[in-house]
Amino acid sequence: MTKLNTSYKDEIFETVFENNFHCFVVVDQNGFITYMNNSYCSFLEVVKSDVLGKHVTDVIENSRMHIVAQTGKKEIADLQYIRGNHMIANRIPVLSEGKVVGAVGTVLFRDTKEWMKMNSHIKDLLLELEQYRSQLKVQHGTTYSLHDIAGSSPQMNSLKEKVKKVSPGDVSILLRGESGTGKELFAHSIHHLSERNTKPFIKVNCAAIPEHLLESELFGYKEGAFTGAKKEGKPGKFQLADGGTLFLDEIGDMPMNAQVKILRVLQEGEVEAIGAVEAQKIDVRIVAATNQPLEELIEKQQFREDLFYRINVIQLQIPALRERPEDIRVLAKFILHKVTKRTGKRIIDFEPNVLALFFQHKWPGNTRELENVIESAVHLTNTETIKLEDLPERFQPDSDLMEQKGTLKEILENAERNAVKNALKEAKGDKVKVTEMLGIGKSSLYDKIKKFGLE
Ligand SMILES: Nc1ncnc2c1ncn2[C@@H]1O[C@H](COP(=O)(O)OP(=O)(O)OP(=O)(O)O)[C@@H](O)[C@H]1O
Repeated sequence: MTKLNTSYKDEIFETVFENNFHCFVVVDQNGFITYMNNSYCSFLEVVKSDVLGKHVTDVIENSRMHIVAQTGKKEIADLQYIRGNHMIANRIPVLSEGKVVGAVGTVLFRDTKEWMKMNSHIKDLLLELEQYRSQLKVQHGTTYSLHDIAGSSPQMNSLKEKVKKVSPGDVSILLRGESGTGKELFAHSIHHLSERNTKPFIKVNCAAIPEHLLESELFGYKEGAFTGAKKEGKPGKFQLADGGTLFLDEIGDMPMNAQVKILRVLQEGEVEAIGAVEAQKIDVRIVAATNQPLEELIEKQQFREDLFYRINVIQLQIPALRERPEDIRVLAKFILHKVTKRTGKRIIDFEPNVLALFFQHKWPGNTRELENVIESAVHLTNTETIKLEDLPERFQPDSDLMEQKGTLKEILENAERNAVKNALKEAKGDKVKVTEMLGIGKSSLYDKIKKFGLE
């Protein structure tokens, strides 16, 4: 340890201990006061010579100094109620030759008014920051940045590191991962971290635009380009994203003829609106996302290989939730906090058996499914913790199953039948969803539906 090497030692200690802003107290290992500065004495309205040698609990209300002097465990920023005020107390053990010989205590704010002033100042600043953030989001079309992506599993950490590396610069990025893994969140974050973050972020959902509208949506049109067109014309998504990022979501679902046109724009760096006389120079960075096996689509000639190479310069794979169980607890709490903040309902935690069930579940719908489960539980619960019975039906233990009699084969078949039946009911007959929920293939699902006579 560095020793204080100066001839003004006493003056320095005097300045540190006797300043007007801090209250100091020192106790020995049995909790008897050996020092108290003037500031603390005048706050407590005691005379220094009277308190020296007294037990700290006889002088300071709710003191824990004697405990810290015993345990040797420091207590930082503890709220202590003294003389009608909430104070912020720090209690630090003093060690000599490895043994606890006493403790030093400080009180930072001598009354709540000072503290409230500071607190409200910080609150004001945070509010202002929040307003600037949301303004920025509205202006540039992105809602999320990397700090909105919860998860600290090794996979997520290394993914976030990669994102930080590749986001600056203009390289095209392909985000891959199952539905609900957070691809859009990553696309937003990439834009946020890029030099284009003051320019627009424009999303195109390639699966949602009808084929006959794709061209006008992507490239826009000039006035009077076709009947039914807006008089003043309309800019396309490429023009809107000029200087910024164009996020091509669900790119695997893009029709072939649109793929050709997009490729041309990317190669030539110019777009031609419908009815335009001249092409317009365009500078966009492409971030694309898909949960489709693009390589297989290329083999089946449903996706263009040249477009694949164009968008697949850097590929980021977002792992499914079941591959990173370490993230489930963090995500569940993060989502609970988000939902309660939005709904204003006070729910603090999950019962341990709920979290245990979350760990067992396969999460075919990934974080989106977890979000839905928590959102519905928040609405259903009327206590401060989420319990098993607040979860959707598919999470409920099957009490019938417990009481069933018969051979093992019969019991298992019955359980299988119920699982398929319940999933079909919950997915309102959407078989693709059911295959995701149950983690089985399409043909296996059809076999089971037939076998159990479920349709
Ligand atoms: N790591 C995460 N932290 C916090 N929220 C997350 C995370 N991952 C996903 N989410 C949330 O889950 C939902 C689904 O995420 P997102 O829409 O980005 O998934 P996606 O992979 O793009 O899905 P799809 O392929 O179906 O479009 C969103 O509401 C998002 O906020």
